Amino acid sequence: MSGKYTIALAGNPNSGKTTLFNRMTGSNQKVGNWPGVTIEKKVGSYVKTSSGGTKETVDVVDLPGIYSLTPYSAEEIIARNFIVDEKPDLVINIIDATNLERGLYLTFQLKKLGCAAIVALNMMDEVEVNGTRIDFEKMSKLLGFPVIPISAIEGSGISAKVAKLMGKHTSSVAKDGIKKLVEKCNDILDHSYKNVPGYVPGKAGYQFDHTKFNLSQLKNADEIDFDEHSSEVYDLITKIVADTVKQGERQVQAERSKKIDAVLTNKWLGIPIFLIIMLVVFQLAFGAVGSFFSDAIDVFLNETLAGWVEGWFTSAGVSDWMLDLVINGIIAGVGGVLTFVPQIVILFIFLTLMEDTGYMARVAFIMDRLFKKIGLSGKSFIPMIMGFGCSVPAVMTARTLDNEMDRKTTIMITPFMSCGARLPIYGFFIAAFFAANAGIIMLFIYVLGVIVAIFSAWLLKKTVFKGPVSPFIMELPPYRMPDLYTYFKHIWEKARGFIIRAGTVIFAMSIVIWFFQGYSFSFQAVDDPAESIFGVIGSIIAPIFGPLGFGDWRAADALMTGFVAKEAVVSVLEILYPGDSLLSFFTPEIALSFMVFCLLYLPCLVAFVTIKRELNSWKLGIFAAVYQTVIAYVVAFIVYRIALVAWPFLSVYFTG
Ligand SMILES: Nc1nc2c(ncn2[C@@H]2O[C@H](COP(=O)(O)OP(=O)(O)OP(=O)(O)O)[C@@H](O)[C@H]2O)c(=O)[nH]1
Ligand SMILES: [Mg+2]
Repeated sequence: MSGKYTIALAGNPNSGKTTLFNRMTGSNQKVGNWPGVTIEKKVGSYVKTSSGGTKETVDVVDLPGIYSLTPYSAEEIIARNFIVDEKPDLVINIIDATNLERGLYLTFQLKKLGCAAIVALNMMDEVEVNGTRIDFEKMSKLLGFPVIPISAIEGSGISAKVAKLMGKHTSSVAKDGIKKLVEKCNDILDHSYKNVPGYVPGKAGYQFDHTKFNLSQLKNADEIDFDEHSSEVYDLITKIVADTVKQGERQVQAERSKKIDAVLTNKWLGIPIFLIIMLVVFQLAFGAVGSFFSDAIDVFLNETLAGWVEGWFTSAGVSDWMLDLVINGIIAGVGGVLTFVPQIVILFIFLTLMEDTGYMARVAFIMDRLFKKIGLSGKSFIPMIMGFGCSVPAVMTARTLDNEMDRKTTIMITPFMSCGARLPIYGFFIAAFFAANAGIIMLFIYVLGVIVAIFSAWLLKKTVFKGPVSPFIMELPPYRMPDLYTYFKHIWEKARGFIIRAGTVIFAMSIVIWFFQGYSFSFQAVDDPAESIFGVIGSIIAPIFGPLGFGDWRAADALMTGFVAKEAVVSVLEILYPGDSLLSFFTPEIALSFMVFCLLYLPCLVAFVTIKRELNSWKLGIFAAVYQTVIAYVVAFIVYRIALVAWPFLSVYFTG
């Protein structure tokens, strides 16, 4: 951190810290409507003009959510240590104003610690809709901290405008909340905390002047021991809330959420509804809509661009091998991946929506019933769902699980969830074999991943990671309108990341692949690709995959390169099976078997390194990779054998 001052954001999980952080610093950190989204501290900054007129940088640190300074899980320790050890100049204590009682506990601990803090009462838009009134002045006096009402979500132009269009009440008190909050921060930083009651800057860090602790009006605060007699603190909190809050007649969000949940989390309907939603999403992404855009990109790259390059190279007299490299290596390899940007975008439009509205938290809740039976908590489902995006952050999210055995099990099974990089592989085969039934095939692949994950969890909890079942304590947030600004930015970032990878990693790999399939070990150009470097290596490995149907050297090479990056599988397939030659080797049955193997086999290099790091053991990391590959082999074998028998009957319904 390089700024002159440091402000830390501290508060309960799901209270809106990251939303405020993004707003204050213009960052784009992940926001989601469930507790435990942020698992690492993130630093951003803004520039303030000091009272003397000079510009100074203020670092803002977003922290994982905590309920108290007595942390349990790894990510809570990060937050606690930052506040206690790094001693930020100022803490913004964010409280979900619809849930004051719970939030204020941490405020008291910050008080006890002697932090300079501002209390930001967030979600004021929801409070106002309920008709609840809060006396901020009085609360500020009682707490001895400035109290500022905000609505982190309404700060941005787009969200506020759309909310208005939809007839949503725009919070009046919260309108300039963030502006006021930042002004207050700057003010306190400028005046060395003098106007924070109760705070005295001391030589050894924070000191707390109890004489200025206004709560002494209610109770002698010195005597409160926060950890051992927390019930006393709760008594105080109850008093403060009773003194300053006039509850509205209705709990609008809570009532609405309850109505929606009666259907969506229904014991019998919950899982079928989730499956239908996913089927519709997959059909949109991989069916007509997605392929319309994919085809357009494909035509542009492989016809327009390739034609243009060819014309240009020929007239410029560029050598044949160069032309071959650019068209059959780079454009084929990178283009093969880029073609699937529309699928990625469509999938994330929906997945992110489900996360932001609070539906994903419900899915975890529904899954809990099932998970409990196998000895795992529904909380494990959150990392698993994140695995649909990328295994790397998903595996890290397992840190939110307090139970060590649950955490390890979750890390092991999360890679079975189909990540975005594997998506082009399915898209590739669906376009070739299952175009008319894209949705159902994709649902099959994704659900198979979940089933294998659940089966593995059961197996691992019974054998390697034995341990007690920990109760599911994640509370369900109310359904919320997503913050549109971060929502679209998030989807854009996903697409951008995918495109950048295609332009860097996959670009480089396409050149290597092109070389490996066109040249021999003695670096001589070969006419028959089977004699190339790839041909020789692939032929040695290929027989292993014979029982799965794809004992071809090209498929074997594709799988090997997939260890570096999953997207590369498609690049290899595009380069090694030019034109329609795919059809001379693959059949729908083999395609299915190959897709299943790709779904389950060892994750990419970065994911492997992350798994090893999070498990903190080479032995377990390698065990994970071997386990995943063995499972992939067995399941692909079973699927292939069943497909061989069933396909003649099924193909009547599945015509590509
Ligand atoms: N209605 C409303 N929703 C908000 C407001 N601020 C944040 N949210 C929503 O609350 C949810 C949680 O926001 P986050 O910023 O991820 O919360 P967090 O405190 O960072 O959560 P963790 O990282 O899990 O500790 C998201 O769905 C936000 O869109 C607000 O002022 N009003
Ligand atoms: Mg957060």
